[in-house]
Amino acid sequence: MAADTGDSGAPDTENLSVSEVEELYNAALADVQASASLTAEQRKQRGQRLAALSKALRAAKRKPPEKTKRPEWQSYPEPTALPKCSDDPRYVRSFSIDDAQRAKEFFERYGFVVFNDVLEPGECEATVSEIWTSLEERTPGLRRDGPETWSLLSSERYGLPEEQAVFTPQMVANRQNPRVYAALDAVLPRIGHLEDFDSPHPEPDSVVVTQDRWCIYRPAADDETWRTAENLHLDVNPWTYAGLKATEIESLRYGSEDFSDHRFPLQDFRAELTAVQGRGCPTGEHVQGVLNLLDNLEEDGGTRVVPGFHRSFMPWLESLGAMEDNLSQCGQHDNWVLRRAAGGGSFKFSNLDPLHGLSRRIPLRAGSFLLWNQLVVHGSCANRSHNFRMAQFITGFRAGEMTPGRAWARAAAVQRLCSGLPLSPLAPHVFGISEQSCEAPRPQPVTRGTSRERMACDHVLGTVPQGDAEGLLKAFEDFHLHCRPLIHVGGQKGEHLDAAVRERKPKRALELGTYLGYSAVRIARCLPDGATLYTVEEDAQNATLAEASIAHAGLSAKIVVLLGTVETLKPKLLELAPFDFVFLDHQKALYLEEIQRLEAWRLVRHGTTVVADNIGGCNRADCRRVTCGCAYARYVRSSGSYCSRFFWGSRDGIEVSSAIKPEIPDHCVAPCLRRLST
Ligand SMILES: C[S@@+](CC[C@H](N)C(=O)[O-])C[C@H]1O[C@@H](n2cnc3c(N)ncnc32)[C@H](O)[C@@H]1O
Repeated sequence: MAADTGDSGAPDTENLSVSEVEELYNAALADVQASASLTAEQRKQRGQRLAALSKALRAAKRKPPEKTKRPEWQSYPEPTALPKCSDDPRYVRSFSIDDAQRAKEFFERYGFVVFNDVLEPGECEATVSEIWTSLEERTPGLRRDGPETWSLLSSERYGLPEEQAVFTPQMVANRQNPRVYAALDAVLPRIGHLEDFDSPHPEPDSVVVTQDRWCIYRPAADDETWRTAENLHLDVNPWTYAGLKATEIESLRYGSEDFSDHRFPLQDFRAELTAVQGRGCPTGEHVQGVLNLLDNLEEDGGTRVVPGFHRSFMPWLESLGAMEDNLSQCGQHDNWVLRRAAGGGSFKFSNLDPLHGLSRRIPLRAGSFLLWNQLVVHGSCANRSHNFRMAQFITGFRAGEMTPGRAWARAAAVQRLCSGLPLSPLAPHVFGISEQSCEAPRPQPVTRGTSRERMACDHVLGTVPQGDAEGLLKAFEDFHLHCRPLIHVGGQKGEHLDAAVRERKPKRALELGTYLGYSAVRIARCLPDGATLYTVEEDAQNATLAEASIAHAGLSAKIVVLLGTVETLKPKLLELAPFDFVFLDHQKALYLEEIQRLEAWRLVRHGTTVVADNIGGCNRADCRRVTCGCAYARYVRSSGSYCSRFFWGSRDGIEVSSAIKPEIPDHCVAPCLRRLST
């Protein structure tokens, strides 16, 4: 035990454990309690000592728990120096597709391998362009060639899109690329002949590609908030993999009948990776991969792996004990399993785990394909450079792993999701579909940009009972979350929209940007009796889909869909004016011009509540600075014509502003906004 400095001085407890400080404290307490016969000075000294120890004890308890050596650390692999590429040591050794035998040896030893020149430059470029197009479609104001707009992107979700799998033309083409196929085929364990093999895939050893997504890391050299979170994990429930817990992987049906089984296909494409149960194959059953699209050096951020972990997997799992003892992160040193659908899960490592020191970043050239055994711990490092990182994830397994029920349902779902996209001769192997199998009741190819909207409405109208407005809102939200992203206002900001409508109680409301009718239904269900919402949509297809949603919600009597823009509909809108509630949700870049036009035409007057979506500027969860707003936000916040409040959603916010121009009586202004204006 550490020395203390005497009866009256503060003891030195800096290097003592909590229990040692506690012992000193208890002794000092006993001294104080037994000090009745001492002088006043002696009692004072003992009191001071007790107070100092009480403070020291509180401080010791606040210290992070001491690291104890954990049994599982014993099974971690030895630190590994990876062989470098002979002509450029910034990269690890990589292999050509023709060098499959040596690539497989490397893969078996280290648990990962890099194949070079898998995608050609043109294919990388087309994939990058497709990712930008998706981002621009879902992020109003974003331009790939406008660095000043990149702040609109988010670094949440590790740079991944919201949907669980992406079906855009080049991504689908890459999944059927012969060099991608050859790389997966080179490292996956073979199954060989299977009696009674009943499958849409030609052979048990056909390589099935999982339907995955892409990721983008922004150049984060100068802005830490653009960095994605760093992590290490396994994309499998280790106990399920080892057969210690049940898997329901063979019950997956990938929403095979137009989502009528209430499961979305994309959820099941994730579950087929995380709910794998091993067949005792030492090299693992699934291979995960990153198809790299831009040259990616150490500082550009990206994938890291723990070489050799696949060989440590079983001893490591045994040292963890029961799954039930690993269900949550109680202390900051704890690793834990996150359980997912169908008995699957992923295993997360604490940021303090020494395994981080054994992980190695794998820089990759554009067009390279990094593959790792599913049993290899992996994760990502953040970007710290001036370059983007962009990649497509592709993982694979052998068709013979699936029972017929799963295999046929899966192929049907892939066929639907790939409808209208070109199929290569490898499509029967990778997807279980071919041009011939698609010929029968194949859906008409849909024009780009509209398919997800149609799919969303088909799903909503097919699953929600007629007249159930709340159910309809929830179904759109579920589709957005689990199937394809939509650009509706969403539930979180929607609640603020509801509150603004209920507070203003408008007789006549106007919406710019109907889309599929989600916000129109939200607004209309909050309107007082006899009130009407006029909603303006310039896209004819969206307007038609919205009318169907609105009718299905039973709100056609309260909502009028107008096809056009404010400008083309001017005479009609002038007839209807004034509006006491306006929702702007068409194009953020037009908001300022639009509100000033509405003011000039007297469609917006004193007392009109104007709500605008997608406000907040930076579009980042950690940026809630209202001053970060756009020209529109600056106008409503500082022109003096409005009283304005801002509500944060998850990626951006909603602005609720009440017009307070003097010529209209003040009683029209919503009460809470009147308070704000004083
Ligand atoms: C973000 S979405 C609207 C979402 C909808 N308010 C919701 O939350 O459900 C934008 C819609 O505005 C439409 N749009 C774009 N520019 C427009 C304009 N100038 N006038 C009317 N609609 C427009 C688009 O076609 C798209 O359907």
